Amino acid sequence: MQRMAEPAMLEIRGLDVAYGDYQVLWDVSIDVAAGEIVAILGPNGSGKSTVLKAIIGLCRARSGTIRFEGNDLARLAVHDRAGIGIAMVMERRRLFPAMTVRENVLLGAYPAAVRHDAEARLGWVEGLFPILRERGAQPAGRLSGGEQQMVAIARGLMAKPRLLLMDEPYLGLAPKVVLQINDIIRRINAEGIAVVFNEQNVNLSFALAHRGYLLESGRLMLGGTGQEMLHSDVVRRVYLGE
Ligand SMILES: Nc1ncnc2c1ncn2[C@@H]1O[C@H](COP(=O)(O)OP(=O)(O)OP(=O)(O)O)[C@@H](O)[C@H]1O
Repeated sequence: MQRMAEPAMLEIRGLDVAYGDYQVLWDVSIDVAAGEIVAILGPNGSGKSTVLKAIIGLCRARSGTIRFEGNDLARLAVHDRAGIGIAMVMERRRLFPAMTVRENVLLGAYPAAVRHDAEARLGWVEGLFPILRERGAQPAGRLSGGEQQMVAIARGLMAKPRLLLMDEPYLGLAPKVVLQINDIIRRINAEGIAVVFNEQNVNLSFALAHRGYLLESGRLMLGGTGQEMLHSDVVRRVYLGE
């Protein structure tokens, strides 16, 4: 499962992020190659979500650079980042519960670059997630947590991303549903889409990810493959206090 021989699609270098005076990321550097699945690991509050938010532009870098396919993202607003091939599935899905499943999914086709073929794109995501066709006319709020996660992923895919960011995709899901979501993410990845996701649980992460990075208190402690991370003393110390 080892990857990352080719040049990085996403290249984060020396990233510092602060909320006001409170700095939460310190000198973080991460690479993601095209077509990779990468996990960002770490305990509560270690800064995992902040890394994803910085990539999509929901929080600003105090210093450091984020490049996507060679473009410096600091120059681009959030809505323009979707247009260049990055989409994010937010933590807790963030669907509009009173709107139908179909309406929620179509909202993902807002970037100008993809708006014109939203219907064709919808056909493609419905092929990946049959539930969108079966339950398309129902209010999204009536679906189970796992089904809502599928709708949220489908909405992200409407923007034709080459990089999909997923903030805690397993949050609140039963083990069986986790397996279903993993299967879907593998299928998405098989279409050539790189995926970066956050998760606290190391074993769960490497059931899916090719590589991972470990954050502790906003600093990058380690990067490596599942085998390297699962056998690492650093991981054991951070998680188990050994
Ligand atoms: N909008 C904000 N304003 C101020 N502080 C924030 C904000 N968002 C996050 N933080 C703080 O930044 C730190 C990192 O948060 P972040 O959500 O990135 O961590 P995380 O590793 O994703 O945590 P979790 O697993 O609990 O979601 C935490 O101490 C958090 O309280």
